[in-house]
Amino acid sequence: MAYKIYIDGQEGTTGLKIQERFHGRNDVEVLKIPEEYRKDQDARLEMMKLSDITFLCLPDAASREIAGTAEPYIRILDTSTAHRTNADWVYGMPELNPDQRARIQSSNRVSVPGCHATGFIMLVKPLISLGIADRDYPFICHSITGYSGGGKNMIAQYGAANRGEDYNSPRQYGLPQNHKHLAEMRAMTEIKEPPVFHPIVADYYSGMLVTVSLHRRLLKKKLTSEELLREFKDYYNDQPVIHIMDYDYETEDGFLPAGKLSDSDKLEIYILGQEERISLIARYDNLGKGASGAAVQCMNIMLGLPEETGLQLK
Ligand SMILES: NC(=O)C1=CN([C@@H]2O[C@H](COP(=O)(O)OP(=O)(O)OC[C@H]3O[C@@H](n4cnc5c(N)ncnc54)[C@H](OP(=O)(O)O)[C@@H]3O)[C@@H](O)[C@H]2O)C=CC1
Ligand SMILES: CC(=O)N[C@@H](CCC(=O)OP(=O)(O)O)C(=O)O
Repeated sequence: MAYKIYIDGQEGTTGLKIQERFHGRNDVEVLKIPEEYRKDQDARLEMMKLSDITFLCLPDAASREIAGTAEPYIRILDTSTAHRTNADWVYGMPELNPDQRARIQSSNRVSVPGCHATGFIMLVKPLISLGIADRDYPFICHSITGYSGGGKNMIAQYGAANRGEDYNSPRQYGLPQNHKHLAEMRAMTEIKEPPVFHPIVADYYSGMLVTVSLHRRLLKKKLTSEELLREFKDYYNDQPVIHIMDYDYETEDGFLPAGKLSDSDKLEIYILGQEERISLIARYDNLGKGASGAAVQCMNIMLGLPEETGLQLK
């Protein structure tokens, strides 16, 4: 018998990408709400009751509203920012801690990590857990993303025939240091202060590069980039979605394109730089490990299935 899945926000960017990952799977049946009831609270709650898992692919306020009304037995995976640092919800990053998979599997309320936050946490958590950096290390992070990260509205803005010139070049935002992912970045890594964070959106559809800058002399354990690479390989050794990469400057031509993993669900980590100044870099798809791929990975765990089922990991 197939698991019944309801996607609230099924016509949105993240909702559609979740459905794509179910193509060819006969263990999953997607429940469809009639178009005219797509925003009807009672009809949506009925669909949630019929489901084994409900995905919320909604703006934050709509997620809060429906999750606040749903009965506790309904199993919810929320892709929005609304519940990520809420103690009643489990953070949907299986790689976060040794017991995180078990917590995800047994919970009825799982919050999928933010796209920028995913890369930052994947890069910084090992530094803190392994005692390589102190919790008060002054982290700086910049993150470049494709415009699908901004959902339907931003996709329409970038696709508009009469769009302004500003859209032609990368645009930095979050300038007052108030980005909505800062809270989860701090909470999940247990660092004292959130990073100075520079998100940048650019004129390509999807894919991300998240970079954390390190000064070796400020680390507690003064490891070189080669030593850090070995530590990261050990740390993420058993993780099917995380790949710690060797980088060849000659074959790669010295570049790291942000869109290379578009349509993939894996996350690559690079550790580059020189003796003193080191870059930790995560590359993935904002719609893959940054949203829909991560959501499906969590769903698999909640249902007791192999976590990579239906994911694109090549
Ligand atoms: N895009 C990305 O890369 C990522 C997105 N997220 C998060 O995932 C969530 C969904 O984002 P995304 O898919 O990009 O957004 P979209 O704007 O593409 O889609 C949101 C969907 O929700 C629907 N919706 C809005 N309000 C309601 C409501 N009250 N009741 C029912 N449906 C409603 C919209 O309907 P309509 O079609 O009528 O507008 C739309 O289909 C957001 O919280 C976002 O921040 C997280 C990580 C990455
Ligand atoms: C390009 C762009 O605008 N991206 C969004 C991130 C989308 C996302 O991850 O939002 P959630 O917190 O809901 O997961 C932003 O930075 O606000």
